[in-house]
Amino acid sequence: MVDFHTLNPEQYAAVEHGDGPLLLLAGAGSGKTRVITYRIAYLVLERDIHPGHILAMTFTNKAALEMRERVAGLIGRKRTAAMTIATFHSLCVQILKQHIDRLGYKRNFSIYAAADQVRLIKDLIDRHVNSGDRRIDADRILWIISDAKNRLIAPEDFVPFHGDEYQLAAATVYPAYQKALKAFNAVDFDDLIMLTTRLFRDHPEALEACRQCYRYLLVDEYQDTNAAQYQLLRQLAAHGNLCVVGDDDQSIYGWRGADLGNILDFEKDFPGTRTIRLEQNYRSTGNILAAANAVIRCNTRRKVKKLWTADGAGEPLEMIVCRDEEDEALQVVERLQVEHYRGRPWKHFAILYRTNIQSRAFEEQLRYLDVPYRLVGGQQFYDRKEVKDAVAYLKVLLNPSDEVNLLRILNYPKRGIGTTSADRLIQRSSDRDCSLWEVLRDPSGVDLSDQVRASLALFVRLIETWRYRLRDSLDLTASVAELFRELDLDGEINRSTDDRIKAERRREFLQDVINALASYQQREAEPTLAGFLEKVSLLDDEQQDDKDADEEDVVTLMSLHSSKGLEFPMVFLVGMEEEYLPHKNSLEAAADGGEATAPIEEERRLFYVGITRARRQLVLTRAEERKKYGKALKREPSRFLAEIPEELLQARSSSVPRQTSEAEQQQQAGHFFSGIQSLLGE
Ligand SMILES: Nc1ncnc2c1ncn2[C@@H]1O[C@H](COP(=O)(O)OP(=O)(O)OP(=O)(O)O)[C@@H](O)[C@H]1O
Ligand SMILES: [Mg+2]
Repeated sequence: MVDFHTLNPEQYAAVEHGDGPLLLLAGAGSGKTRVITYRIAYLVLERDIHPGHILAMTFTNKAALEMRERVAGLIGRKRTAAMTIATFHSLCVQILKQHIDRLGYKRNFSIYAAADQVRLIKDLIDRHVNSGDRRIDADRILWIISDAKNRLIAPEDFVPFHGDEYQLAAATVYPAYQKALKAFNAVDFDDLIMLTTRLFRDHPEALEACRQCYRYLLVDEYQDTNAAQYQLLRQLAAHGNLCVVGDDDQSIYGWRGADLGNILDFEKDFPGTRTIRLEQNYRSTGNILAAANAVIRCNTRRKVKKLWTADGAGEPLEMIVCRDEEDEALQVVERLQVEHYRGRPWKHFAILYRTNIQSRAFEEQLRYLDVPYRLVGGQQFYDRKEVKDAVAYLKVLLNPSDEVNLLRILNYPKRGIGTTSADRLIQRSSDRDCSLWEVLRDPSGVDLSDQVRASLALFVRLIETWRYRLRDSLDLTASVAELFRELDLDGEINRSTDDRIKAERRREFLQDVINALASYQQREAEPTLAGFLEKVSLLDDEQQDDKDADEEDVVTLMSLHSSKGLEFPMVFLVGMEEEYLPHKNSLEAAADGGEATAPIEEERRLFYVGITRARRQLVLTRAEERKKYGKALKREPSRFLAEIPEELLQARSSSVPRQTSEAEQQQQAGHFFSGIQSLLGE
């Protein structure tokens, strides 16, 4: 039996709310995610809703997994297995897999992540835009296209701002890019959502089928939905059984098109909405909460919320001013070691930073002092060259129209098909308006040497044979391992470098692809190559290891953005300096005018998210200077530090081994520290 009495009255009201739109608007740590899991249990246990009719949406794959675990804990695995608990992207993959043929794609479509997209866009820029010395940056074009898609602006509707060179280039590249994707039977991340909304708009029968299936919608982290996701929800939830939970103060994806308006206007867009607020925080101590409240109060565009805790004040927040990045890393790692030797597990600690590059010094220090840690994000496993090469084979085997990946493997491992030959083959495919794969199968009429022609024939035979073998394979892992052996990918890696150690590491990465496939195969009831690739693609900017992170006793390192929704007993917020937090880009955007304070307010929300991840202890650090291109540059303290009431802050606890530099550091800390020192009585 699930004990619904552990919920407070407001939480319970949300859980037992009948049909119709429900908005749960509440601050950090007030139990929003908990309400979602309990509401799911309630729907199934008390209202006899079939689990198959429930759709819960989360922001990351990790959050989806965690939610599934929590729900399973309440109502059992079997019932949980029947529901859809997914991210927007993975939900859309599921929907498109059934219906994408209505949009003129085939069901074995490829999903292009950032690396594939950039490759394609670079190529299109070269073909259509660049001339002479003109060099247009592919990442920026991609960003503009992505932004348009998030706003559901189709290529034909894209209107460039006057004069801007990048806007004009995007106006040329966007339609070409979309056409190429379709020709390759590929979709990018933003397409997943945009195409699904288009499917629903143009094919009411597909929409109706989905509405029949998903009758109860629950959305976590609703404040971060963008226009496209919002449209999708409106289409799916016409029945009104939509429960969204969010916190406008934690909206941190404005740069990806998330629209705070979605939460602020929900009541208008869904008439009859019942709004419930939660005000009790169950996560943090009084001091941490007071700091969070004080900081977020400085934002103007927000719904005012009260947030209180029944918990005591707890320990004061700590502030450590460090010399430079190395010193900062040392102070943090020593600080958490002290706590660890007092008997706390490593997994109690998280180090949070604004940008991923900040992780390097901490990683080095943790490794040096033998502290186990896990880095979330950062250098992506699936972004490594050898991994991408291997995965490209699998993608082509599934979908030979996937031109980007086909070109990637055409001469990998080297088989004598150089760029000139490749260019001629591509030219032919555009002249004849057919896919590159068709040209490879029948290259007659293309100017190629006999040798190239022979090698091409072998390549085509290899792909065709293996397509067939993988389709019928009963043991995917073994088959793929054999494929890699036949291709001699190990040998190719060895030939690519003289450095034995490097080669060995690269071979290990390759082996890890097989390992990942093996664990996928083990987990899945009906493993398929398509299923595996889908998982790989959707992991994009998240953590990829399949180990359950909570099981491992390690320190977590992650960006503030990735920390959303999580909690840790002790949190280190590092790099509390201008240009990190608020980030340089936001400072520049604010200086550019427009809504001048908006970018700064988003940075402040990010700070608020960081503070509210901490349950019992919060340590803030900043460095007096940092090296840039080998030169030490002075750093200014973050403007947000001054927003925390002084009485909540304290220098680091005296139990930490004292460094000779400490007195010096405190002196350097200047005016910000002067008030605090007297408080410390040191
Ligand atoms: N009624 C309650 N009784 C005891 N503990 C609770 C209660 N409600 C929530 N909690 C606990 O408080 C913590 C925060 O809950 P939860 O993660 O659901 O908050 P949230 O509002 O989703 O936070 P965030 O805004 O950071 O996503 C969790 O550890 C949860 O188990
Ligand atoms: Mg939550």
